[in-house]
Amino acid sequence: MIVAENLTVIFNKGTPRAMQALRDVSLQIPPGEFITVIGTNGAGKSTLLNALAGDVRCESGEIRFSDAPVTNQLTHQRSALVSRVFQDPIAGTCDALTVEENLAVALRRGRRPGLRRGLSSKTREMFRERLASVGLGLENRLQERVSLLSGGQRQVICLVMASLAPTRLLLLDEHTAALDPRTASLVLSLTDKIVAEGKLTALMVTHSMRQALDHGNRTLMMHEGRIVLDIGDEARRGLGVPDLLQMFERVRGEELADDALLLG
Ligand SMILES: Nc1ncnc2c1ncn2[C@@H]1O[C@H](COP(=O)(O)OP(=O)(O)OP(=O)(O)O)[C@@H](O)[C@H]1O
Repeated sequence: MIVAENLTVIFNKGTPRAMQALRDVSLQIPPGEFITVIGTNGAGKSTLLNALAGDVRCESGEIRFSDAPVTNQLTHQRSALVSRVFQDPIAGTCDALTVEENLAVALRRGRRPGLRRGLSSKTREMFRERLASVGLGLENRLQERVSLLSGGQRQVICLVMASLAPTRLLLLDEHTAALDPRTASLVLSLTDKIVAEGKLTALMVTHSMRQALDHGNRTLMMHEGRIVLDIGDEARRGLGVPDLLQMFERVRGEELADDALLLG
């Protein structure tokens, strides 16, 4: 179980620009749960993921992975526990390396840096198989620089990279937002497959209510630094976008002005 208890994050604390991005956020994530996270701009979704990954310091609160506190561990110290895919495919891969070199780096995530030997044929074959299962022909481009791939192809590589080494928590931060609809749909299907096959525990931020309901088995809605809705598997069944919108408006006590954004 991954537990976040009473997390508070304040940016620019003690200055006129102080911003409380997380307000006393508590969350329990059982193993194998795939949670979608939705909310208005600036609600604190990325900050929650950053706090879980160790990218931002929590003012107060505690994060535990299977009872082990990690709250004060930096990102690299948590790298064996947490893997991430960001919105920008370029951020997740290294331009100067080939596809297989990027995959090899990901395979070593969380391990001590050591003397690097060349790729074994067994590892290369494993990479080839992983990429072949996606169906984009990327298995034939292992020795090409990753910079030659399209944004969608790179995002597929990022997703495969995030799931190569064992991970306790996969964080997906609007990882399809920069892709065209067809590629976004392919990357989302691949996400479902990777999460299901690896029985991964995952948190996926999206701006689309439709996506939030169609993927995973639990949906969180955030607003102004708080989790305002937490909808489990049972309650989500049969729930449509208008229902979700209504629930959100009810907890907010006002109509959602920017619903167009959330309906996408
Ligand atoms: N590094 C930072 N320094 C200062 N303020 C920040 C920083 N990161 C985030 N914030 C602020 O914290 C609040 C929450 O931001 P966050 O990125 O978590 O929201 P979000 O829900 O992911 O929004 P969006 O959907 O627009 O990406 C926002 O007001 C944002 O401007």
